[in-house]
Amino acid sequence: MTQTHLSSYPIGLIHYTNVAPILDALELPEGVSAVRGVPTEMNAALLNGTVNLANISAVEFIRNADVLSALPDFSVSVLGAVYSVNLFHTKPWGDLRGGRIALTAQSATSVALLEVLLRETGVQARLERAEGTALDLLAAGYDGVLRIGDDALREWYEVVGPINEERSMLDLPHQSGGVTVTDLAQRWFILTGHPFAFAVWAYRKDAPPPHALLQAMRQARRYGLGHLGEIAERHAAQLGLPARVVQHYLWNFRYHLEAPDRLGLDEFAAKVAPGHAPLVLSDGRSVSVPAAATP
Ligand SMILES: C=C(O[C@@H]1C=C(C(=O)O)C=C[C@H]1O)C(=O)O
Repeated sequence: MTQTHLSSYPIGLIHYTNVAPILDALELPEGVSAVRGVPTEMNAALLNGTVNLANISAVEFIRNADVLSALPDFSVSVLGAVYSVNLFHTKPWGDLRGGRIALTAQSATSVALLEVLLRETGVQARLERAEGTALDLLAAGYDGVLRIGDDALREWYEVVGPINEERSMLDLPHQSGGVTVTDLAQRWFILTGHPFAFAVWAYRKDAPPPHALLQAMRQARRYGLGHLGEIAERHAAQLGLPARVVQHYLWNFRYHLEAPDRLGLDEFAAKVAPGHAPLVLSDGRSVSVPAAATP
C-alpha cells in the first residue's frame, strides 16, 4: 500500500445556520481538516494558529489586520435587517442609559457593533458577559440582552411570531409582550445606509489557503445558493422554525464581500479601530472601495 503524505491545512468553521449555503455542500479537499465552533472560539483558534483559515468575526480581522488577510469574495453580510443579531430589551433604546446589558460570550463583532450603536446614540450602559436565553436574562433583571446566531433567530421568532398566510416576515412586529427586539444590522443601516459585514473568511498571512480549498468553497456556495429551498427545509426542521422564515433568513445574506459590503466593513473599521493596519484581501487589494472618480 502506498502511503500518501498529506500536508495538513486545518480550518475553522462557525457552524451557524447562516453559513449553511456555503458549508453544507462543502467537500474538503485532501489534506484539509476542519474544527467547528462559535465565533469567539474560531477567532481564538485562528489567532493562536490552531487553524490557518476560518470564517471569523469581522472585528477580529480588523483588529488583527497585521497578521491576517481575508478572501476577497466571501462574507456574511447583510443590507438592513439580519434577524439573528438582536438586542432584546424591555425599556426603549434611549432609556437603556445607565442600565445593564448582558452580552453573549459567542460574539465579538456584534458586541463591537452594539458598542458603536450605543455610543453614537449617546447611551452609556453597563455591558456584562452573561449566558442564558434573552427572556431568562431579562427576567433576571437585565435591561437588555444581546443574542446572536441560531439562538437569536429562534428567540426573535418566539417574541415576534408567528407568521401566517396574511403576514410576511416584513410584517412582523418589533415588540410584543413588553419585549422590544432591536435588529443591530437594521440599526447600522439606518445609521450609515450601508451593509454590515459580520464575518469574513480570514487566514493567517503565513499560511495562505490551497487553491483546491477555495475552489471547493466556491463550488459549495454555488450549489448551496441554487438549492436554498432544500437547505432551508432541513435547517428549519432542526431549528424548530417554519421553512418560510429560514428561507427568507438565508436569501437575505450577502455572501460575496462585494463593493457595498466592503464599504460597510471599512466604515465599521474606522469606528472600532481607528488607525488599524490596512485591511488586505488575498487578491492583494485593500478592502477600501476606491472613491468615485471626480469630474
Ligand atoms: C449574522 C451573524 O453573524 C455572526 C456574528 C459574529 C459575531 O458577532 O462575532 C461572528 C460571525 C458571524 O457569522 C449571526 O451570528 O447571526
